[in-house]
Amino acid sequence: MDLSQPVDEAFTKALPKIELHAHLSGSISRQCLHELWEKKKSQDPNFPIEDPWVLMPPGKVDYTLETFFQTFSKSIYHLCNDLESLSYATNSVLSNFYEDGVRYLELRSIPRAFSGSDVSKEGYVTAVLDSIDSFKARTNNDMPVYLILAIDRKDTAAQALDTVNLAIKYRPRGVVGIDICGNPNKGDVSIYRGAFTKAKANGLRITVHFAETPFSGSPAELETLLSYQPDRLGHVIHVPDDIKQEIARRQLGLELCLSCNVHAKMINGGFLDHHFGYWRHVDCPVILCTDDMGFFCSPVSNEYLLAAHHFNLSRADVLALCRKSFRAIFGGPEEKDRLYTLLDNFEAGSQ
Ligand SMILES: CNc1ncnc2c1ncn2[C@@H]1O[C@H](COP(=O)(O)O)[C@@H](O)[C@H]1O
Repeated sequence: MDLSQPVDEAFTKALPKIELHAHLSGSISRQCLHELWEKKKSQDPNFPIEDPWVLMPPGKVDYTLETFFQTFSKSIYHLCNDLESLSYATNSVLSNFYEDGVRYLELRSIPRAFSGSDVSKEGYVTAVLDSIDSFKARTNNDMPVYLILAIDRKDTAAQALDTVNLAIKYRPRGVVGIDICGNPNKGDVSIYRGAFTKAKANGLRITVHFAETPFSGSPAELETLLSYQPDRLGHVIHVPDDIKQEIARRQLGLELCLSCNVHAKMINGGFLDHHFGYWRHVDCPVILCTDDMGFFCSPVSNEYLLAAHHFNLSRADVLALCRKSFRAIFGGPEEKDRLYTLLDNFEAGSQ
């Protein structure tokens, strides 16, 4: 590879990348969902859920936020509702990131009890951690994986506290942080102060979905979220100027999801209008992320390709972007050193 060549698919695929904003259930490929459906249908011909190909046909990426959230409740959560399908899906998601050249992953998920079974939220979390452990063992820990537990904006304050307690309990197994996600047109994040205070006090890191829609971009919500002392922010779309300045002052890590924001029409316009164009010039680590690869079908390598293509980035620009993104991981200094070495070696081999 030659650094003076334009950025192409081979380059972004081989680039040792990180992914910090991937929702487990939204990252399950359609093929994998279809396989889960076939299995359930063969076990029970009366299984009432339709083939996921219907709601998620090949090539469809234009989900509005409304159809996006409905797809979880109508389909995905019915297909991934027992421990066997959860571990099958988790393994498939991890393999897809690994094959795309991701070399450090923080996966996030809302702990979910399986209705009609005795699997609790804790059982869900330990099953995901077990799948991560077996994956890491199989791949010689070539892609370290950590878990972020997410509070759903539908949750009560008590449920959010339960999630934080689970995260604290499973920190020794690789839970590194807490997120708030879910439908950004609903909910009141100010009820989670106790949960976030406890998370911080117990050494968990914080990332929050931030200003995804005008509703969740109200000054009151943004000030509340910033008062929880987050380390990183996801999406960062509808942000007034004074808050942009505060984000820059704190040098917060920004998880930006180009394909998701463009395809789901969360921004006005196309890739060129994406706020990556603004934030890339600010001294905050920017991390290009997939959000929900099962919906938007763009692996991390393609997000780098899109950024390079639309914002005219050279290979050196992409390397610099990637290097700066490592500052924002929740893993410790040894993980950062490992990533810097991987990138140095990649760069040396590219010259
Ligand atoms: C547009 N981007 C987004 N904004 C807000 N929340 C999102 C999201 N993408 C995914 N989720 C949240 O993550 C859950 C799926 O993964 P888990 O079941 O947790 O693994 C969704 O139900 C939604 O609440």
